[in-house]
Amino acid sequence: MKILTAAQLAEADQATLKSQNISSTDLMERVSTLVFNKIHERLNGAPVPVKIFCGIGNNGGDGLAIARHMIQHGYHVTTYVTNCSKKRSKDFLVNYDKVKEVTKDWPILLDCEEDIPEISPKDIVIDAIFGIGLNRPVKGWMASLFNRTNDSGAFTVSIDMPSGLFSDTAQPADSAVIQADHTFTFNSPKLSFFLEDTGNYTGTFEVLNIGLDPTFIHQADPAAMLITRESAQNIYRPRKKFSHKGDYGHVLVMAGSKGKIGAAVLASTAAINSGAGKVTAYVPSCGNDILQSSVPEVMTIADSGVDQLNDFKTELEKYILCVGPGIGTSDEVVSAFAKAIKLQSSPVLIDADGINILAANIELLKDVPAKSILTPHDGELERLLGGWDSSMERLDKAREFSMQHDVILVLKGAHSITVYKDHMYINDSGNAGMATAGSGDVLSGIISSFMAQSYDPLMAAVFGAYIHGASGDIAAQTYAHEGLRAGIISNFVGPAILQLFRQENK
Ligand SMILES: NC(=O)C1=CN([C@@H]2O[C@H](COP(=O)(O)OP(=O)(O)OC[C@H]3O[C@@H](n4cnc5c(N)ncnc54)[C@H](OP(=O)(O)O)[C@@H]3O)[C@@H](O)[C@H]2O)[C@@H](O)CC1
Ligand SMILES: Nc1ncnc2c1ncn2[C@@H]1O[C@H](COP(=O)(O)OP(=O)(O)O)[C@@H](O)[C@H]1O
Ligand SMILES: [K+]
Repeated sequence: MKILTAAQLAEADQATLKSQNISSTDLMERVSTLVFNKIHERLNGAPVPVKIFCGIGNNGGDGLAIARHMIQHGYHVTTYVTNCSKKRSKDFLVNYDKVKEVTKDWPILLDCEEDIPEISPKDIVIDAIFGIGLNRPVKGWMASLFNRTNDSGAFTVSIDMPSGLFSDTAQPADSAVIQADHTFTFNSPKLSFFLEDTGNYTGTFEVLNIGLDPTFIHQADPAAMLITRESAQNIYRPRKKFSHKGDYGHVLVMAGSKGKIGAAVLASTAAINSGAGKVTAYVPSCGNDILQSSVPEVMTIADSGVDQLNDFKTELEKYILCVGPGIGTSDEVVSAFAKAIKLQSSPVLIDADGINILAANIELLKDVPAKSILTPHDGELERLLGGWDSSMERLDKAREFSMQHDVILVLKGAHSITVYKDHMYINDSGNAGMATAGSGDVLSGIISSFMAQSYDPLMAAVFGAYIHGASGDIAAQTYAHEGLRAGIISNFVGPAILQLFRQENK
């Protein structure tokens, strides 16, 4: 699914009016009817007090139209207008007049200086103050209104966006935002819904298809792609009947050190569980027997280093290198890492200490083949890029780094984001149970396995992140979030691939 910017959505709006030969008032009616139907389905006529707060732009116009539908259906509605300026939009005014056709209780105009209405925990608040037209931080009286709403305990439903939330630019620290319990958003979710510092404001969210012009949407270059089950289905490549293990590649997992051989076990098990034809673990010699007894399908090469890697020697000719989990960062390890990287001509996967080594020895980046994949968590990313003030800045810096070094970054988190130059792919699978030691090692194994199976590296990263999250989601149905361990996630790769094509109703 495409995630479009506020500017693109405004353009899509105009393209729709033209291609469907409708007025903006018609489109607002379509949108507000959709939202009303959703609310009505849930409230089913319940006599709860509903307070609808409307701004004076088109988000407020949506709010007024929703108010009209609710009043017509007998709901107990009080409508407020945050009447802070005279620049009311045309469709706000049209819908302001239309409310008067269904009730004598005209919308209450708030003067934006003193009167903040009482909001009780028993109220339902509909927030239609600002949508994608927000253009500056929310302060002063409006911020007090937002804080009153947020502190009220009332169930709050936001229209299109929680008011005060910016859709695709950095959220100013001093701007008030409505904390919604649920958000109905139009056409596509907004980028800020997926970022750590802003993603909680929406509560749960639901995307309503408001019938925007499909040609415009098809042609639009998105701010990011949301990777859902459907997107993953399209990336998946089925195996061929007359194929053999040589067709599915060989992953060489260079990982582990004394006390962290588990990282090598987890990454190589995940690689074999995800379909690689062959997997070999390249480990310090203390790890050799551990690997051999814990996962018989995985071959091993013991390095000359006993407790940690100190060299890189292999007779293998063709393989995908997955390097970094649990290797440490001592001088010996750095030289083994540097030697291994220098020998590679096709893209590699670098994780964990591999990233820490690169961050501390940035000159090694020149030996990293183009389109290699780095999978940092935020600690590693900070070492690599320096810090950031907002999630948007984090993305900007990642894009710049990717462009400069021609590498793919998988920024791990609740919604892992794969960044390659100007392109971003936001993962929509996974759960908080996956915040557990070794979960990232499993991801490295999964992604490198798809690289070995000849997925293009960018698609291997995007698909691998999706399958990793989906494995965690299926596993959590049996183990709960708390019971998830990295090794369990890895065992659910098969069910996650099966689920891609399972019929919904089975
Ligand atoms: N294609 C679509 O997606 C469709 C979108 N639709 C709907 O339209 C919505 C977008 O409407 P919109 O463009 O009129 O902007 P909106 O969000 O109402 O805000 C503008 C108002 O806010 C004000 N303002 C801004 N920041 C402020 C601040 N910090 N503090 C104070 N004021 C501030 C700004 O004031 P000004 O800058 O002019 O002084 C102006 O008055 C969209 O979210 C969706 O609900 C559907 O109806 C149809 C299809
Ligand atoms: N709250 C969360 N929701 C979804 N996925 C998560 C969450 N927390 C962590 N993950 C996923 O779990 C993995 C953790 O990786 P990482 O921090 O490198 O673990 P480790 O270093 O222990 O292997 C990443 O793929 C990340 O996206
Ligand atoms: K809103």
